[in-house]
Amino acid sequence: MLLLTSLKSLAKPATWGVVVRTLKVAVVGAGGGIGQPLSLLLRRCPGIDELALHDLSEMKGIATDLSHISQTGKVIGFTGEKELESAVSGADVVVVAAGMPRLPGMQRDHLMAANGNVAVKVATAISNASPRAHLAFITNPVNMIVPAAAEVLMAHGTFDSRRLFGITTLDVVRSKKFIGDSMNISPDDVNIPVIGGHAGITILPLISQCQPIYRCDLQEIQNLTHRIQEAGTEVVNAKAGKGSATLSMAYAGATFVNSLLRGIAGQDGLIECAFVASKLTDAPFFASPLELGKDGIKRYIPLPQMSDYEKEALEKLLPILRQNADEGINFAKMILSGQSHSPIPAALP
Ligand SMILES: NC(=O)c1ccc[n+]([C@@H]2O[C@H](COP(=O)([O-])OP(=O)(O)OC[C@H]3O[C@@H](n4cnc5c(N)ncnc54)[C@H](O)[C@@H]3O)[C@@H](O)[C@H]2O)c1
Ligand SMILES: O=C(O)C[C@H](O)C(=O)O
Repeated sequence: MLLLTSLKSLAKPATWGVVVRTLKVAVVGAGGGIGQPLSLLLRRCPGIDELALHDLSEMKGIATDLSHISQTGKVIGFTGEKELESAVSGADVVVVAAGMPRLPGMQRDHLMAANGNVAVKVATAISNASPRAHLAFITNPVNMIVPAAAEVLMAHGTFDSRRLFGITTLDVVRSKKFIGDSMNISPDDVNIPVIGGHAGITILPLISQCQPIYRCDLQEIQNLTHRIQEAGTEVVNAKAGKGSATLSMAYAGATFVNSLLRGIAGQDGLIECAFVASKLTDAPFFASPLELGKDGIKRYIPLPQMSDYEKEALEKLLPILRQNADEGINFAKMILSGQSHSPIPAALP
């Protein structure tokens, strides 16, 4: 019953009510395909007193543009590695959309060599300038980036498992949309937990837990699960070499950050799925529904009773998540020990 009540508020779309505390949010990678629309949506988020926009590319123009929107709070641009610590300094939330997107034919794992350094640099900057910030990564591969960041935070003595997230909200957003359309109801009225990770078969929508109940046969469940797992690839292929999901990700990212901010501001009953350090399974990092509060994760919602199909799928994905975590941690250890990591081959896939 408690789980059902919790799931009802799962990944509801961002509703912009009153948040009392003033907060600083930093977006790293704010000049990119996700970063720009995400920053725009965050301008509608009440309670943000300061929006710090950081990118390797010049941010002055984008920051000035967004600062003219008739909302309270200031928008400040920060450019280049040297300004990263100033950008995140004193931030309540740092959301990271920096790094390369996939090209057709690539798996998300292929991005680690190119994007792993983003995890290391941001986690180092947070440790130095804003150790109490809530840190949320959009950057792929999420399944490796989050463990890598955790390792760096641990090395600096600043790791707090309640405050580190991989954003998997897009998997929930997609599940709500595909199921809503299939049931001929509003996607907003669909509530479904998506657990596991954020790549291929590690994405596991628990269709058996969908509210309202989704009645269909096993074949349909398999097809729908596969569509949700491969939705990112559907966008990558449709964009044909021009990147991956940006606008739907900005929507999902703003939804997650809005819930995080509401939790920090003291609102109760906020449930979002995210990829976090977890003891729910034997994978050290795992996505599941979480109750958010003043210090980030307030409560891990226990996994529900699953269908046989979902139990089998969970058993298959856990070894992948364990391996991904090891790879992320080893990447961070290598960088921390001063060894260089071989760069991504230019011609991937
Ligand atoms: N979690 C998810 O569900 C999800 C969904 C979509 C995309 N993504 C991932 O998000 C990332 C960004 O995608 P995009 O389409 O916005 O890419 P993009 O290339 O359009 O933008 C990336 C931005 O990051 C900046 N950047 C790169 N390295 C940086 C650094 N060290 N510091 C600051 N800024 C840096 C770039 O200058 C660029 O502006 C990719 O890794 C993509 O795979 C994740
Ligand atoms: O598919 C990608 O590479 C981007 C993102 O992870 C997504 O799910 O859309």
